Amino acid sequence: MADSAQAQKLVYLVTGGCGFLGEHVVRMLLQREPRLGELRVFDLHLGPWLEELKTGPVRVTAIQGDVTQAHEVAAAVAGAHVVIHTAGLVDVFGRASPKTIHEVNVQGTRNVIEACVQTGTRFLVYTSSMEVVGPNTKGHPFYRGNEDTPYEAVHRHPYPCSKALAEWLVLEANGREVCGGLPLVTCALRPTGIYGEGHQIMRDFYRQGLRLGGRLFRAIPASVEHGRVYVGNVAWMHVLAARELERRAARMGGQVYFCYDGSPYKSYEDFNMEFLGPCGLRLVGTRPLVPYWLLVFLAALNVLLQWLLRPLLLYAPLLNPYTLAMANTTFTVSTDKAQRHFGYEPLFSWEDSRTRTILWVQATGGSAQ
Ligand SMILES: NC(=O)c1ccc[n+]([C@@H]2O[C@H](COP(=O)([O-])OP(=O)(O)OC[C@H]3O[C@@H](n4cnc5c(N)ncnc54)[C@H](O)[C@@H]3O)[C@@H](O)[C@H]2O)c1
Ligand SMILES: CC(C)[C@@H](O)CC[C@@H](C)[C@H]1CC[C@H]2[C@@H]3[C@H](O)C=C4C[C@@H](O)CC[C@]4(C)[C@H]3CC[C@]12C
Repeated sequence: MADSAQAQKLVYLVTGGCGFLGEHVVRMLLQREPRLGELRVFDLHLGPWLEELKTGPVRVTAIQGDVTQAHEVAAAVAGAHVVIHTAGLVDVFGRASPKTIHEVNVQGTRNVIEACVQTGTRFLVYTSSMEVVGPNTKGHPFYRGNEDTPYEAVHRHPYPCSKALAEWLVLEANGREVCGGLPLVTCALRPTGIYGEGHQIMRDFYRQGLRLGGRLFRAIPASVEHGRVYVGNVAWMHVLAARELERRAARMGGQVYFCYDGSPYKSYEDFNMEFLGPCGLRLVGTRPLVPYWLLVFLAALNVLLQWLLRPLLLYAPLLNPYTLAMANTTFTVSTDKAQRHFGYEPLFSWEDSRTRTILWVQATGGSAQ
């Protein structure tokens, strides 16, 4: 990709390009990547909105495919200069089996890496997650930590285990020779809890509040801080990392970067109320209204019910032992590594991120969209 931006038009591939984050990455590339000649959007489920993108100057190629199928991935990667790999099964609610989570998140990532090596694609940005680090199974807080903060990353849940292994595979692949004899350059970005337009969990909380007469009931102490990051800034970090990966290969190759911006540190529930409050909801209680032991019991009961009902229907509530532990464990990051390594600065201020998210929640009105 060494030619000048004006001379060479590049081919980008975004896996998971129709997902919550993926769609923002796709749109951000079209808006802010001048070298883009073709944008390939690879996803198991293609969104109808892709059609509107095909009228612009950049060739947008929608590819319906499965990252667990190596041949489909290889066909999509062939000829691409850059791959942004966001596709993944984001499941902490027991909807998918551990096997399926592993197949998608780990084997799917292996397939992307091998496709890059076999077809000669040299630049790979992987969407990892904060959960590669924590919270760990011991509930140790991670308070304003960075990429170098010592922390005992111990996981049992299939999702964080899969993200940790996939990230390791990506970083381990850095420097491998690809077809054509040049080295593969990889990096991994670790978003904390992403919020913004298209965040389905936020929409679920909004709908839950509407069903409860405009109220949500505090279940988590306000003192438990959760790092959150706006989806537009996460998308921008992906675009910038992909752009700078060639020029700064020696520094960025094999590195991990937390995704961060100016979003405030708050409890998960209080942070959500930054958006749900202006949409008419009220968080009842300055302290948890339910004793923790009862939440633990209800979370365990949900696991039992999910298991009993599975032959009949998928029962996958928000509350389970893993989500309760996550919600109850402080995990916040404070870092500038992405700024130091490739000049990242958030594109959207907190105020702008908040306004955009509020407008989206209001527009969905709790609808299924
Ligand atoms: N949402 C968050 O808070 C968050 C935080 C940190 C990291 N992440 C990571 O960001 C990435 C995107 O997450 P998201 O929140 O946008 O989830 P999402 O479910 O909205 O998007 C994932 C996309 O991947 C696609 N996909 C799933 N399985 C596939 C397969 N087998 N083949 C091809 N495509 C497949 C889905 O169809 C979907 O469009 C994931 O890798 C996730 O681990 C998300
Ligand atoms: C029912 C209550 C206890 C309620 O407060 C539960 C909230 C719970 C659903 C969320 C609390 C923390 C969230 C996770 C966190 O934001 C980071 C994540 C990493 C990302 O890779 C995927 C999403 C998630 C696991 C996110 C999921 C929802 C929470 C567990």
